Amino acid sequence: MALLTPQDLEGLTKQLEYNNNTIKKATGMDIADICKQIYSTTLDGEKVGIVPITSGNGIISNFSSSLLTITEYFGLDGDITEHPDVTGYYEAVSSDADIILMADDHIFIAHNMRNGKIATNHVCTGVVYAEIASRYKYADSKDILVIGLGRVGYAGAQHLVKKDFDVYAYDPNRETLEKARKELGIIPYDPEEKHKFSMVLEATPNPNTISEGMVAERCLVSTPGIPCGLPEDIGKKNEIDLVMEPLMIGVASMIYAVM
Ligand SMILES: NC(=O)C1=CN([C@@H]2O[C@H](COP(=O)(O)OP(=O)(O)OC[C@H]3O[C@@H](n4cnc5c(N)ncnc54)[C@H](O)[C@@H]3O)[C@@H](O)[C@H]2O)C=CC1
Ligand SMILES: NCCC[C@@H](N)C(=O)NCCCC[C@H](N)C(=O)O
Repeated sequence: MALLTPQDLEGLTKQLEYNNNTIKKATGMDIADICKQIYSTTLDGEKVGIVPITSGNGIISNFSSSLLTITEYFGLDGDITEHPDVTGYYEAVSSDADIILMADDHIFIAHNMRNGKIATNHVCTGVVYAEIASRYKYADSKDILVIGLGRVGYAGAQHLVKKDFDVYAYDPNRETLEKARKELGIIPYDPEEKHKFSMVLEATPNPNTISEGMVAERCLVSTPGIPCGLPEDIGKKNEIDLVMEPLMIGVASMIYAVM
């Protein structure tokens, strides 16, 4: 799995503000409203313990501080533990954290110590970016395209199927595509088709995954994928609203998911 780099996390608050404005313009709602709608939950200044984890590739220098920025942006009482790993977890629980945030190289979780709920970043990211795409005010139909059916894209496609959208999906991994067709009932999309979409969810670790034949004149591209899958020239040529940032929207979704 592709890991975040410190460079990905630079200027996070600016990225969040910019994306929140785009989301408000494109859907009429902000990130907090969208998360409340998805999970029917609200926040109330909860205490969040952020535990750095040294396993695998180890600590990403600005990952925990980025999580702190996010918790504060949503009015929560965030705190990074002095120690990492088990000692840090013990510290967070002993200081009465309501929610614990911690990530190794494979799974990033939010765990609510009060109600026992637990959520993963990849599922919550897929769900929230899918929800954003699905609320596009200028959508021309209920057709929506999902590019990439991995851990994030599969969760997003599943959420869209549950919301009764006509979910088309593409993934070069034939097995992955067939599994999603069988389990979710998605419609396999052929990139050679001339079927243009006004709502696109892109969740791949590759650039230039979105081609001109996929996007309608006016389109919302909602993509957690790093790097961005939308080529610059297509973004300029069409009237495309682009929602893309490396961490914050997914973390907001995790927190609302465990309330
Ligand atoms: N912005 C955020 O908050 C978050 C971003 N991510 C990023 O989202 C991306 C996806 O993450 P995962 O689902 O965990 O990865 P994954 O590796 O589980 O899935 C990626 C999928 O994309 C497919 N793919 C690759 N090239 C493609 C193409 N050209 N067209 C269509 N499908 C293609 C692969 O076959 C694979 O099934 C990664 O870049 C990851 O870093 C992940 C979590 C949160
Ligand atoms: N957008 C969220 C996606 C996260 C995931 N692609 C990742 O980089 N995970 C590694 C996080 C490692 C954190 C590290 N253990 C620390 O605690 O600093």
